[in-house]
Amino acid sequence: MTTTTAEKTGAHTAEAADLITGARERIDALDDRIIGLIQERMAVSAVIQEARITSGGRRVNLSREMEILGHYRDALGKPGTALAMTLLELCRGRI
Ligand SMILES: O=C(O)C(=O)C[C@]1(C(=O)O)C=C[C@@H](O)C=C1
Repeated sequence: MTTTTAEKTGAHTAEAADLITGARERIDALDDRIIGLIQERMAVSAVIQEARITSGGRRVNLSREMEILGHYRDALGKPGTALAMTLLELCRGRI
């Protein structure tokens, strides 16, 4: 059975289906870039954590995490805080 473009997009006109298909391609490309940036952030964060642990310190630096949470909250509101918490978990693991 074949799925029509209209069914895939939920649009009720061909024009809307075309617009949605094009915009979804842009979203997929943006998501690929976001994932790449997150992976880059994880690598940089790992360098910092290793340096701190090797020097005798702890993996986690809570005052810095508060700064980051505030940065995301100021830019994106409450969901920004949740996003920053997820990013921090990806970068330093669960605490
Ligand atoms: O900035 C640091 O000191 C880091 O270790 C990086 C980072 C982060 O990923 O942003 C990770 C763990 C720390 O608890 C705080 C922040």
